[in-house]
Formats: sequence, C-alpha cells, structure tokens
Amino acid sequence: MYHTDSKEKEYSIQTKDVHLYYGDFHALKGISVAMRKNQVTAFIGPSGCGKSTFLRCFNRMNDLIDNARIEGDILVDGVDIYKTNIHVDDLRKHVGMVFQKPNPFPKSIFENVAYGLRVNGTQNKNFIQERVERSLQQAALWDEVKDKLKKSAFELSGGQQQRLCIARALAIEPSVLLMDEPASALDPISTAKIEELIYGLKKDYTIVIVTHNMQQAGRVSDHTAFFFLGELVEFAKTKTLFTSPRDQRTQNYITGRFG
Ligand SMILES: Nc1ncnc2c1ncn2[C@@H]1O[C@H](COP(=O)(O)OP(=O)(O)OP(=O)(O)O)[C@@H](O)[C@H]1O
Repeated sequence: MYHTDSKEKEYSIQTKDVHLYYGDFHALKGISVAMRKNQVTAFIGPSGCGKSTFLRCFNRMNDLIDNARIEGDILVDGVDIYKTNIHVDDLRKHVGMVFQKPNPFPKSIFENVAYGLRVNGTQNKNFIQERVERSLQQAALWDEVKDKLKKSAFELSGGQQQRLCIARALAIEPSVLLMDEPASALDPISTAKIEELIYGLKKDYTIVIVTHNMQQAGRVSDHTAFFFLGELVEFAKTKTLFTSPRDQRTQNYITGRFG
C-alpha cells in the first residue's frame, strides 16, 4: 500500500517498498510513504520499531553501518538517492540532520554555524557573516548569542546548544531537515522553544521528526507515521491519526496500551 495524501502533488520525500536489513535482521519491512514539501511529519512508535533507521535512510546515514543493506526506492525532491550517482556529501547538504543530543563542535558559536560554509569552500567574509546571523535568527538563538559569538559553543546551555546545531544545519540551506528526537535531552522550556522553532521553520523546510512524545507529535506535525516492528502501520494527518486511527495497533499505542 502507498501511504500518501492523494490530494497533494508536491512531495519532498517519497519511498517505495523500502526494506532495510542489519545482517539477517529485517528492520524495515516494505515502507512506502510520501511526505509533502513544507510540512512536518512525525515518526512515532515503540522503541526499536525502526523510526531512526527509516529517518537515516533519507540522507544515507545507514551507509556508515557495515551490515546495513537497503532495498526499494527513496526519492528526495524527485531524485532517487540510492540509484542516482549522487555524492553523499551533496545529499547531506540537501538533507540536514539534527540529533538527539546536541553535538556542537569544539569551536566558537560563530564557527560552529560557519563550519558547513567553510567546508563547502565559501570564503566571502560578508556572505559568511550574513548567513551565520540569518541562521542563528532562524534558529531563534541570535538574541541570546549575538554579543558572544566568539565564545565557545560549550558555554551555552543544552537547549541553546541544540538550537545552535539547528542553526548549523540551516546555514548550508538544506531543503529537508531530519530531527531524531531533537528535544528528548532538554528541559520543558527548551523543548517548547524547539517545538515553536519547528513550527516556524516549515515555511522554508520539509521537516521529519522522530519523537517518543505523542503530545509533541500532536503539537508540531502535520502528518504522523506510526511504526510497529519495522512496518509503517498508519500514515495520516496528525489530527486524524490521534483521534480516529484506522488500525488497532495505532489505537493501542496512542492510548498507552503498549510502548
Ligand atoms: N547498527 C545496527 N545493527 C543491528 N541492528 C540495529 C542497528 N541499529 C538498529 N538496529 C535494530 O533495528 C531495529 C530498529 O532500530 P531503530 O533505532 O531504528 O528503532 P527506533 O524505533 O528508532 O527505536 P528508539 O525509539 O528506541 O530510538 C531495532 O531492533 C534495533 O535493535
């Protein structure tokens, strides 16, 4: 079955019958889904059901795992990222990622955000300056750091470090932003800031977020995908999935009967 919203034509990520194996272990079982541009999609489901594995397919992070093998098609903005001769560095510029734990580089706040631009060969100082400022603004961090850009990123709080990592990802202007439990290591105030930020970013980016927090999925996402034991059980508008799920397994999960 192709889990999609048939009214919409413009998709940022489309997958067709994706299977992923870690050695003999069948971690993703025939996943077909289409995610629209400038929307937030949340992946929910019990621990170990394949959410992060599926997310990592979109920027080929699973390539780094020796025994991982993938079958099926994954198109990002119309390009089959496994079958086209695309360089993973270029793919990862297009598909940025933010991880569960903030992971700033041991550099200044400014250099953390400028890093991707410098690696890509940008030398124009004014351009870098402007892009760093804009990215920090987009990540709702500028006002808190504008007077201490030369300070170490490690002097920031956990929540600020996570917004810095988001700014770092945005600086190279991806089209898609993948977020793997981006707020799970943060306090409630920082979590609220990240959620607000996600909501604001979707006008410019397509966002896919893995979360264990169903309230969070409800607050930030347009669509939600429920995974169970390597299958995509249900994909629907978030409100629909949480109010009238089609599948009993989704119903059980959202009512807290397992997971
Ligand atoms: N590198 C690996 N080698 C072998 N098995 C793996 C590897 N990474 C993940 N797995 C297995 O694949 C399955 C899916 O893992 P994954 O991390 O995608 O689940 P998840 O839904 O994101 O879980 P969680 O919510 O706990 O983060 C799990 O059973 C896990 O043990």
